[in-house]
Amino acid sequence: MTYAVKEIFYTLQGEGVQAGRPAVFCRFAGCNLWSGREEDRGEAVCQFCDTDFVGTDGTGGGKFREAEALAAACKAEWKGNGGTRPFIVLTGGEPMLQVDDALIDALHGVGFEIAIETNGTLPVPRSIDWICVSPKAGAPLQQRSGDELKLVYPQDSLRPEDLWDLDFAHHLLQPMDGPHKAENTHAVIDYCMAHPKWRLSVQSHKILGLR
Ligand SMILES: C[S@@+](CC[C@H](N)C(=O)[O-])C[C@H]1O[C@@H](n2cnc3c(N)ncnc32)[C@H](O)[C@@H]1O
Ligand SMILES: Nc1nc2[nH]cc(C(=O)O)c2c(=O)[nH]1
Ligand code: SF4
Ligand SMILES: [Mg+2]
Repeated sequence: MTYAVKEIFYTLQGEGVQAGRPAVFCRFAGCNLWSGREEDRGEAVCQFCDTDFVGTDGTGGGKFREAEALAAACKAEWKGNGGTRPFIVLTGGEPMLQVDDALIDALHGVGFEIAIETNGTLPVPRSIDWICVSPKAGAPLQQRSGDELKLVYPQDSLRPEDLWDLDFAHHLLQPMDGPHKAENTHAVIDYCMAHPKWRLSVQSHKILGLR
């Protein structure tokens, strides 16, 4: 298996229940819900993506032929000096197009606690320590359990009420970034206050100027 990685970087997790936690991010290239090309956005299943995941040209990006080589490159980005377990977030693009048991074992082997950000269209091995699923309208949901359900809001034809039967420990609504971010944020605040099973997820890295 060759892994195509857009970028690897060290920052704080900006979103969700683990917001504020130092983490290495490994962003895989490619997604099954959008090509990543602007000219295709209007035809894509997922049209609101805020991320460049095309190619392997970002900082620390590249093609890695061995799981151990990718795990070592990720570990080299961890700047914490003891006291807690190194933490990595696998994202993309859609990481489950590429993450396999060999990579999970290699990342555990260099000491990482592993989190994933996934659109939930592919099953996620439970050997991953923290599973965050962010479902997309029009994309059949396979991964229906995990640690964190993070719905970007609002999405036509995918309401929070439609997700009540899923098995997640935490339920978050994340305002859709784009031209209507301010009104989407107010809509999330109103929804959470009326339905307190749900919590607001702010994309804090964007406010703080972090990656
Ligand atoms: C870029 S995606 C990569 C992981 C995976 N493909 C997914 O969609 O979960 C990382 C996170 O950013 C969220 N996201 C993407 N575009 C967004 C936007 N315009 N506003 C708010 N969140 C967004 C996704 O829903 C997901 O939770
Ligand atoms: N700081 C920071 N936190 C994040 N949480 C999820 C992200 C993602 O793009 O998957 C992300 C990201 O790109 N940066
Ligand atoms: S599924 Fe995730 S990576 Fe793919 S286009 Fe949507 S938000 Fe972006
Ligand atoms: Mg992001």
